[in-house]
Amino acid sequence: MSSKSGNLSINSENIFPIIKKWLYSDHDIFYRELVSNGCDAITKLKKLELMGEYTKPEDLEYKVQVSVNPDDKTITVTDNGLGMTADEVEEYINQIAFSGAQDFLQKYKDKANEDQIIGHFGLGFYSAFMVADKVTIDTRSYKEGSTPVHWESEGGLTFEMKDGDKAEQGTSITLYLNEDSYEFSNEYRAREVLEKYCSFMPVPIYLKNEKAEPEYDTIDKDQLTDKDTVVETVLEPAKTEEKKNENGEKETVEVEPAKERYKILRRPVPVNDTNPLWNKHPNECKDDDYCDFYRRVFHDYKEPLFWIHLNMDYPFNLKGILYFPKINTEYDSIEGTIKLYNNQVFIADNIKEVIPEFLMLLKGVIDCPDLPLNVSRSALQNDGFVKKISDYITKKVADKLTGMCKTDRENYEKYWDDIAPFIKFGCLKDEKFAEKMNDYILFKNLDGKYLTLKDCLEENKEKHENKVFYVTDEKEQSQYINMFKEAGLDAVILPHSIDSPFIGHLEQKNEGLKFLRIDADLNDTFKEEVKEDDEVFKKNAETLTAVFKKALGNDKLEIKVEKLKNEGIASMLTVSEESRRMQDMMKMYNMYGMDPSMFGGAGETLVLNANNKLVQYVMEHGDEENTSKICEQLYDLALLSHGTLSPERMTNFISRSNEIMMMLAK
Ligand SMILES: Nc1ncnc2c1ncn2[C@@H]1O[C@H](COP(=O)(O)OP(=O)(O)OP(=O)(O)O)[C@@H](O)[C@H]1O
Repeated sequence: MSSKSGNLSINSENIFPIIKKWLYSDHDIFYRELVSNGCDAITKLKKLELMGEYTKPEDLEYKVQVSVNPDDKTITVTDNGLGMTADEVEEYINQIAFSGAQDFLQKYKDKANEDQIIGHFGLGFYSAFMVADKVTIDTRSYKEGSTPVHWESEGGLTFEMKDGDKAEQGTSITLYLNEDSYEFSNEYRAREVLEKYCSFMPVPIYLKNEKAEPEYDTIDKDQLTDKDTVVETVLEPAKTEEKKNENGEKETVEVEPAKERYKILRRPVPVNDTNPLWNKHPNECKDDDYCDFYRRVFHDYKEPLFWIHLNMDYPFNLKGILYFPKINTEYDSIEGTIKLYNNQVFIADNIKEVIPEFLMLLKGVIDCPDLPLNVSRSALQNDGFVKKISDYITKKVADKLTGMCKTDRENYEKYWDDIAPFIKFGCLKDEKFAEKMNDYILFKNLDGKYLTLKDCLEENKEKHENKVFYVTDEKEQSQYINMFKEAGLDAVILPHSIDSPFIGHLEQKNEGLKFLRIDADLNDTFKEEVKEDDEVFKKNAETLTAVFKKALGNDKLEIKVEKLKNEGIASMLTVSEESRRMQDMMKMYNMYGMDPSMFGGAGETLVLNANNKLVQYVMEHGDEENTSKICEQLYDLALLSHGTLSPERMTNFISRSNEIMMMLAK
């Protein structure tokens, strides 16, 4: 071939600056594009081999070799795949490349600001120009008698092409990095990027630093293989020891014979695992394999709780492993990662088109070779097919959970506290998931027993129909819990911040159902009945209320006088469920600063027990000097057993308590 030069594309001048800008955050993606092109070239050649159109030389081992040269600032990616003829370079590199890029631009031109989408794209071979000023291709087709081709381009706008001198089949692409991108010729940076994108590509990938001092290992003779490069034969003399013989004389005995060992160049180790666990059949995988894989991919030292191995090939191809991670309940937020692959090539983490949002709380890998990708392997077409994939994954997760609840209830209960936030979030986000999970949501009661909503309602039907009492903080609400237990009432424990929107969701879906926090109201079970026409009680209640309001200097405080069966209780606080939920919501949306009274007051009610001796004392001695102290003390105690005292109240409470003790001491 006579040498040839030309323009790559008439429009390329407009395109390049945009591509460069768009891909700014993901410059490292060129590694993925070049290495996966190499893997593709090998995969294609393997197919030709299977079809009998190519015979592989016996000693040829398919591989992609990445070599970095930190001195020259170059990177070379070499594969021994099918290579290209001059015509193919013309067709695939000179012409096609930019028509694809134009489609891409056309489709996404209005979304230039959506880094989210853009960050996920690669642009095939041309992504090399994001980091390199000059790029050369040396390629030789597998076809017999083909002439090698040398191609080069400065800046990606024009090219030159001529006969090359590549001796072996395959393609070698060399990048002469631009000043801003020298980091990519650093061995450690290169390894990091390769591990990110290429960890599971289907062909062995090796990384070599051209400038690194060679490293050696010394091995025994029987470990030597044809592939090893021996640099030295080491003769190790026999090992001897001095021992006493039967006659008690010292004797030198040989314990290990002399042997020949070999100093060899350290064997290269691929950076990737060509047969990742998700590709294997679940029957072939042991628990340890799943845990090892989890640790390696997610660097999480905690063992996952359990996992789901997805494996289907109809109506589309999808494989993957989803792990339910152990959640550290000290922290409210749960962050997962779902890594998406296309034929073992890493696309990106957490692509929301394919992975339902709530599943991103899990950790896992999904490989879907059928993903409709355009332009580059990572541009997803958001069509019905992608939605189907997403629905399928959701269904599989629900099937696994419901199946486990039915057949392995013991473990399901064991994991429940950890997986509950995830499931509840899923129910809030996905109607279908919520429907499937409906009968498999568990509620832990005061005895630590796990009940379904149906069981809960059935169990408490007689005492409080269609009402479920719940505890959000077992410590803060312990007084109420004790009262409930004494009265033979039950409540469920809902400690997570997701529980608040979740019970709202349940109430919406189940007409008449009401969730009440354990301190929201005093159930009739705790009270003695007060007759409608009990004028004495009414009068006393009015007096008490007036005395307390005066003593506390708070006219707005809601006070309720009840006859509680438990005479020991003097005062308590109840908080209206509605106002509290409103306040919780305000907190959640970070609307602190706002005045809660906008939403109908704090909803707190001080409950006084008319059956309690101290309360009766206050009623009878409203005018006495110490009565207001008792009122303050009773109010603070009610607040305390509810878990809340402002710093100012706390200071007063302590000094008042001391005063009271002084009185006792006198
Ligand atoms: N290492 C290679 N060996 C053989 N052919 C190659 C190699 N690299 C690129 N090609 C050819 O050039 C074409 C264009 O490559 P490019 O990376 O730009 O796009 P692609 O691989 O088709 O798509 P994408 O990488 O965006 O998914 C490839 O389809 C392939 O035919």
